[in-house]
Amino acid sequence: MTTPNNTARTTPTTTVTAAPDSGAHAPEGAEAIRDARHRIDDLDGRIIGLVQERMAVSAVIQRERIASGGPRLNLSREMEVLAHYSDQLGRSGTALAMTLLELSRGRV
Ligand SMILES: O=C(O)C(=O)C[C@]1(C(=O)O)C=C[C@@H](O)C=C1
Repeated sequence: MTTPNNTARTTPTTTVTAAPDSGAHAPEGAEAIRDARHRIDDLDGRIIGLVQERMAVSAVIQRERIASGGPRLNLSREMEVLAHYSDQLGRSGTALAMTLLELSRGRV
């Protein structure tokens, strides 16, 4: 039987998952990297929560516009959102905003 990557087989029924390799060559470096990765995991969880909140707020706007007889999308507003992100984060910010818009209103 083969052992999956990053796991250590102890008994035939128990598999222990090892911590992901930090890539550091000294224990202090490994500890600093582990701590920083915890912070990143926490930030990523909060970012995901904010993205989900954004999607829900966007859905409210789109529903209201449709209910009042308007179109679901508003391209001039999308241009404002794209400019906001590109002003703050550059070209990759534009890509991030496009992904957020796609998550919020689907593909166009
Ligand atoms: O601001 C709006 O009018 C929205 O509908 C929200 C939103 C967005 O997710 O930012 C979504 C769809 C529109 O095309 C424009 C922007």
